[in-house]
Amino acid sequence: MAESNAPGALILLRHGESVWNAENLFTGWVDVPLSDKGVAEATRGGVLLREAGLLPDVVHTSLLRRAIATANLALDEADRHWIEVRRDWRLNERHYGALQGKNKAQIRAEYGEEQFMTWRRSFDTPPPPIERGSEYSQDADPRYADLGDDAPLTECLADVVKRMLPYWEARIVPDLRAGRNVLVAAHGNSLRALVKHLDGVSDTDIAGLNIPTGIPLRYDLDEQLRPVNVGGTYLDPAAAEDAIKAVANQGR
Ligand SMILES: O=C(O)[C@@H](CO)OP(=O)(O)O
Repeated sequence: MAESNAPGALILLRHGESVWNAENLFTGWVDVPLSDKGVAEATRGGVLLREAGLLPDVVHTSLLRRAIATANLALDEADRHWIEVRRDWRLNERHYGALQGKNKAQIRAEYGEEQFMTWRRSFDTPPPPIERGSEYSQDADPRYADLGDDAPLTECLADVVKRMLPYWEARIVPDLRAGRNVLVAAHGNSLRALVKHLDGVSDTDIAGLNIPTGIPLRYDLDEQLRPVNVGGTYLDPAAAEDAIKAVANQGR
């Protein structure tokens, strides 16, 4: 652990491919498992951490099993399965409202490219809210029982930024300031929200930013917690480039 005032390294890790990523379904807060490919990606994420000598001291995850399993697999591979764990709904994927469980290609065919991309990537337009009690809603889920009015029925990225930042400030920043290397195992859109904050990406430009599954993204931060390496550094840049294109092209 660092002894100076320098913050620890921040490592962002989107979960490995889930079974619904593989089926091209909007997922959001639906708690689906990793696919076999996702398990392999998460394990490889751990190999990359180990090979880079980038060893987390603490891990923060969402409450969803695809992020939790990814963290466990990667940390086990890096021999860091024993580190402190913190979990919070504020790191969950964006709630995808009434689109949860729907096929991306079908939604694109039905509503057209513009509406599809507005729902997927605009900063401030949420999809229609999910109906309470419907198949893919979380309103009876005990892990969210204490959220009360904070429990979303849909979210746009602006909503995710708003609910994620208090957790960043209150829980993740103190770990970084203590000199710990922090692994955040989370989701495409909760990590996009964090990257937007870290890199100061505009509301418009964030639409073009996609995060690949299972490839650790390292940020080195200065004492004001501004990135020294703006945009971060993927531990496998060539694989990240291909995987980013695949995420951008989902639904086509
Ligand atoms: O379905 C979802 O929850 C997310 C992440 O898989 O999809 P998208 O990349 O379309 O925002």
